[in-house]
Amino acid sequence: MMLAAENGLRGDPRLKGISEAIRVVPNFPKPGIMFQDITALVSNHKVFKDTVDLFVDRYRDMGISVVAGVEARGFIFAPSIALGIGAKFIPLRKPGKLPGEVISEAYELEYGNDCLEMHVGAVEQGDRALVIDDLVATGGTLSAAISLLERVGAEVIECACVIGLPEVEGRRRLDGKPLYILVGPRQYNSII
Ligand SMILES: O=P(O)(O)OC[C@H]1O[C@H](OP(=O)(O)OP(=O)(O)O)[C@H](O)[C@@H]1O
Ligand SMILES: Nc1ncnc2[nH]cnc12
Repeated sequence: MMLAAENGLRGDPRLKGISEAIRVVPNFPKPGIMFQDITALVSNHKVFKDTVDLFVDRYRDMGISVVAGVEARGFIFAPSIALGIGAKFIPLRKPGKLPGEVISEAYELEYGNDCLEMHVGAVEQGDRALVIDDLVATGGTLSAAISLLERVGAEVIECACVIGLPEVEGRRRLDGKPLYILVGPRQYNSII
């Protein structure tokens, strides 16, 4: 896992602003989960723009042809990044949402099971892909996204998330694919 602060952005005040805009909600959606809520982050124009800019700056010269966003929270960031770097955006959706012919991959979550689908023909052999989501925990979701893209012959250049939880397993499940994250999880402080 590549942390932005350890890859050229050490001391960048934008990272501190992003981290501070994340709200921790304990026991959501299930007991024991410390939910990292990004709704306040995206309702702050400067922090939201900083987040998109950091990704656009990193990916603009990497020859990325497709930005794949993961439903639902990946959709908040991926289209702006795609527009910023001049790539196509494609949605990876939860089951039964896409109207055309799809391919599917099942995966496990921190709090349940799910499946991602992609339209056949949305991505072509030789496309250079960036996968975007808001957060990586176990890496199960990103692994499913990588599989979908590789099954149709795309090359996954990198996966990127705003927040990375320090689950060791995540790295293994991404099977060595580069993973870039802006910040670690916000710590919950019940006193403030
Ligand atoms: O690394 P993982 O263990 O796979 O977990 C990360 C995924 O979990 C969350 O989505 P969720 O499935 O809760 O769906 P949502 O975006 O529709 O809320 C998050 O937005 C990531 O997509
Ligand atoms: N702790 C967490 N906060 C927000 N989204 C998540 N997805 C999986 N784990 C999560």
